[in-house]
Amino acid sequence: MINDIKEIMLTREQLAHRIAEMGQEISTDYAGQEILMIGVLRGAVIFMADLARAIDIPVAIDFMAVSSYGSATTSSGVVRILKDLDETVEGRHVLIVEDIIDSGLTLNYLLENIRSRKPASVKICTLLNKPDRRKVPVEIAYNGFTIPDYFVVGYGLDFAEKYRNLPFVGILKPEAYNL
Ligand SMILES: O=P(O)(O)OC[C@H]1O[C@H](OP(=O)(O)OP(=O)(O)O)[C@H](O)[C@@H]1O
Ligand code: HPA
Ligand SMILES: [Mg+2]
Repeated sequence: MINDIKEIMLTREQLAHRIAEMGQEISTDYAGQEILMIGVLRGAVIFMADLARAIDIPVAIDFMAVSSYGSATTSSGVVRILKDLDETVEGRHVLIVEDIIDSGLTLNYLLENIRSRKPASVKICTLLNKPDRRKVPVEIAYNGFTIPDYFVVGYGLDFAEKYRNLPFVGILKPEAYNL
């Protein structure tokens, strides 16, 4: 698995250090309040698990799964909900947690969807931000790392469902795509 990686972009230590900072920042910003963290399945799971433990105010966690139709043929940003929330959003402080924001289409849809449920507030937290590929603007409140336009895997991010369990973020070797 590690032989398929060309270069490590973010080490385990860099990730841990930045996530600790993000957790502190979030804890300070929401001091005295309670957050509902909403993770976007499946990529955000690993980041969310570590981020939640870096936050020292009360958090509830829930998940949504969406399927994006944002391919080359349809760049309309049509997204379908595969798994909806179990928690109610109304009146709560929502933090949407993503592993990566690329075109922004997934988040753009999710944000509208969550806003329609009348939260007290809603903000976006992402581990990685790839602004070069943005199709719709997304306002990010907490951004772990801004990265150049490479396809990355690890720490939740997959290629064809592989590599999510790597403890770092790395760039795949070109030959690893031809499996
Ligand atoms: O900004 P966008 O262009 O919408 O891309 C980002 C989304 O794409 C990836 O998820 P994917 O749909 O591959 O599902 P996964 O999380 O299960 O890997 C990633 O986890 C984000 O949710
Ligand atoms: O760079 C990426 N890697 C894995 N999944 C992704 N989804 C959007 N961008 C990426
Ligand atoms: Mg993915």
